[in-house]
Amino acid sequence: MNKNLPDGVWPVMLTPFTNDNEVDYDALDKMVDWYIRKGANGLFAVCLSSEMFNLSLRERAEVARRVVESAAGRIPVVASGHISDAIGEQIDEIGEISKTGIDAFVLVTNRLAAEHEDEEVWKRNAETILAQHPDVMFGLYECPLPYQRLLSPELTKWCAETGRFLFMKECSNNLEQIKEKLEAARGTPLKIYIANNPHVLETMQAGGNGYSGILANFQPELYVWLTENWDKEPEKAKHVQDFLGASNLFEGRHYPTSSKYYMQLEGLPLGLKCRTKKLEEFKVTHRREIEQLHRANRFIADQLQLNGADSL
Ligand SMILES: N[C@@H](CC=O)C(=O)O
Repeated sequence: MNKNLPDGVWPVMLTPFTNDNEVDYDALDKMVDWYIRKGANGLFAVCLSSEMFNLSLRERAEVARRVVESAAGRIPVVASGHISDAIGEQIDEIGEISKTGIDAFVLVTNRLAAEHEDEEVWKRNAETILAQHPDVMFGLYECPLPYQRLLSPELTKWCAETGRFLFMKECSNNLEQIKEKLEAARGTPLKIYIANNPHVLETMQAGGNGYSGILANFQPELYVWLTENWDKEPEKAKHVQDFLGASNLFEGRHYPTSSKYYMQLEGLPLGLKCRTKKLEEFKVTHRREIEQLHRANRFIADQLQLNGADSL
C-alpha cells in the first residue's frame, strides 16, 4: 500500500445501480474515468455517498476491487465499508475489503465506539484493529451517520503518530477544529481533506491537504482548480470559494439522485436509481436546479478564465 497520498481532491464516489437494483459495474468504470478526466487526485470508494450501509459485504468488496482495477494506478483509491456494530465483525469486513488493492482502508469514526463512550474506548478498539491488520494502512472518516463522532485534536495526534493513518475526511465544518487537527497531523503521514466546501480556501491557506466532499460529485474541476491555484491566483480563488460555498446548499437536496442526474448531463451512461432515495421525489423542479448548476459551473469557469478547469 502507498505510504504517501497526494494532496488535492478526493471525490466521495457514488454507486450506480441498474433498474434491477444491481451494481452497474460498466457505469462505475465510466464514472472512474470521468473523475480522473476532471482532475481528481484520488478516489474515496465505498463511503456514505456510495450508500455503503445499503450494500452487501460482497458488493462493498466488489465495488472497491472494480474501482481499483478501473483506476489502474492512475490515481490512488481508498475505501471504507465496515458497517457492523461488533468490532470482531468489523475486523472481518476490513480484511475482505482491504484485499482488493486499495491504498488505505478508511475507518468510519463512529464504528469504533458508541455515542456515549469516550475516546479511551475508541483508542482501544483502534489498537485492536491495527494489531489484527498489521499490513493495512488506514484512513478516518467522521461520517455523519448513524451518529457523528468528531475526533479531538489529541486523538487525531495519536492516530497520526502511529504512522498507520494516511487519510482523514474531516467533517467538523469548523475552521478552528480543522486547524487544530492540521497541527496535530503535522510531520506525520496523515493528510487532512475537508468535507465541507465553505472552508476549502481557508483550509488550504492553513496548510490543509485538500477537499473530499459531496460537491466534488457536481463540480470537481472547480475544487481541483481551487486546491491547485489558491496561492497563485488569490483574487480569483476568493470568487471561486464564494461560488463553492453557496453551492453547499445542493448537498442536502435529493442527494445522491441529484448527483447522478448531474453526471447524466455530463454524458455518463448511468441511471438515477439509488437504494436510499425514492426516485419519484426527485421532481422536475429539482432537475431544473441541477441543470442550472451545471450551466453555472461552466459560466464561472469561463468568466474567471480558470485554466485547468476547462475540462468542464
Ligand atoms: N459535507 C460533508 C458532510 C459530512 O459531514 C460531505 O461532503 O460528506
